Amino acid sequence: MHAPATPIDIDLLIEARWIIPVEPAGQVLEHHAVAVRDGRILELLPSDQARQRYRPGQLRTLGDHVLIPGLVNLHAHAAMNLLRGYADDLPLMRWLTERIWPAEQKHVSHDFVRDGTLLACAEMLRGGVTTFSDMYFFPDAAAEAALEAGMRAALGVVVLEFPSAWASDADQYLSKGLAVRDRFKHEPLLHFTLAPHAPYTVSDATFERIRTLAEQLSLPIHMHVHETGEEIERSLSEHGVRPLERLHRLGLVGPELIAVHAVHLDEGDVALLARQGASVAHCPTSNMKLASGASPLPALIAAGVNAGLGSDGVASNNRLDLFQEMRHAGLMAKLTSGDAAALPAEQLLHMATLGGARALGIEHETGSIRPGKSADLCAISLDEAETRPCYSPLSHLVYAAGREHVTDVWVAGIARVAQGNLLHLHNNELKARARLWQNQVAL
Ligand SMILES: CSC[C@H]1O[C@@H](n2cnc3c(O)ncnc32)[C@H](O)[C@@H]1O
Ligand SMILES: [Zn+2]
Repeated sequence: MHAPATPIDIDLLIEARWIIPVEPAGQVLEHHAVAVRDGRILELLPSDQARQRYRPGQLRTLGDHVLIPGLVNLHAHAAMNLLRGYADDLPLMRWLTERIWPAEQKHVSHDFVRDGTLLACAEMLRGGVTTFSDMYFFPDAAAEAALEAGMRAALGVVVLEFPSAWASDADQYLSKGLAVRDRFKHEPLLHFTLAPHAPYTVSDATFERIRTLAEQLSLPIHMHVHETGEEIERSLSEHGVRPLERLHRLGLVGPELIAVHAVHLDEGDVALLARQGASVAHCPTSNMKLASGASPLPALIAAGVNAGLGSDGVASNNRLDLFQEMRHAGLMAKLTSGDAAALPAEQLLHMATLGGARALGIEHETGSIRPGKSADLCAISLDEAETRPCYSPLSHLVYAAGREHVTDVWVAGIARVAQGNLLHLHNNELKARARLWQNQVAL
């Protein structure tokens, strides 16, 4: 007779009715558990074995829930939560030049970005998002907000050729942004990208500097690309080539590129992105709302391009809701391809998790439920009127459930949402500050 082995002390054991680890593909585990120690996933195993093997400091039993990796919002302008509903029903260039850029020139400051980003973190955490990739002025303020919220963030070193309250020219955008990276680079939850705004706002000379920096510092390049037909026309008339071809000639189309939107692509553009190993950040809601167009996502994926999902800012969405983005991406792909099998639920969940993490170069850290990764996790109740009966948890997760069904969220093993409530951010305080900003912006 063997004496029973002494249970191993761990910080947290999460048992769930269903677990979809995302990696390996195709798995929907039933009655399994995730063991967490020091913020990392130690093991994924059947619940009955977990109870024998581990002695958890905390036990969370999710009887009728599905546990998935925390969602990754691959493209956001978090601080724009303070401009939600400020400019609707306009196409991109009029929206930017007539409404958004003038408002940003007038109001954006360190405090605006801090308060707006905190508001966005509250919305994203409650919706199961544990990582966001941000592009905005004052990335230092966004970093402070992400740390306060306890979220993982990839902060963009933004670059444009026109002045703002954050920086006066491309040199200063780069030097100030890189100083922010130096200040925060040892924070385990913070990551960085180079974030030139778009081909139509950044010069060739600046792109060359960005390419060199991306190589030297091994940073992803996060940029709006091929968002509208107008952008393509303008590049053809000003540079004689399409934007992606121009970027390719400047050496920016490679595995480090995260091409945000990537809507107006011809076959050559798709082949280029695939050949060069670039990723795309698909933002279906923003693309529909600004009437920018529909990305040929099924063709991109068939060509082997890695894809993640982004919300864009709430001034063009108007939610930071990755459940909505999964559903819109799937419906849009089916509609535009005329193929009901285009982008099935598993592919959509992959985009909302591992695809985003891979684009950011942090798939060793997050994006799937795998031993060694950070315990970035999201639980969704499927015991709701909207989700009973349940023949397939994956189907419900993508096509029927929503962020309102998220019950628990952990980032690096720390609970940030429990029973649908934020644990560390104070909703009332965030709302009060949002009201103060509204009074200023509305003046
Ligand atoms: C340099 S900070 C980011 C900059 O981008 C603006 N913006 C927000 N959404 C979009 C979009 O869909 N396309 C292009 N630019 C966008 C935002 O307002 C900031 O000015
Ligand atoms: Zn954007």
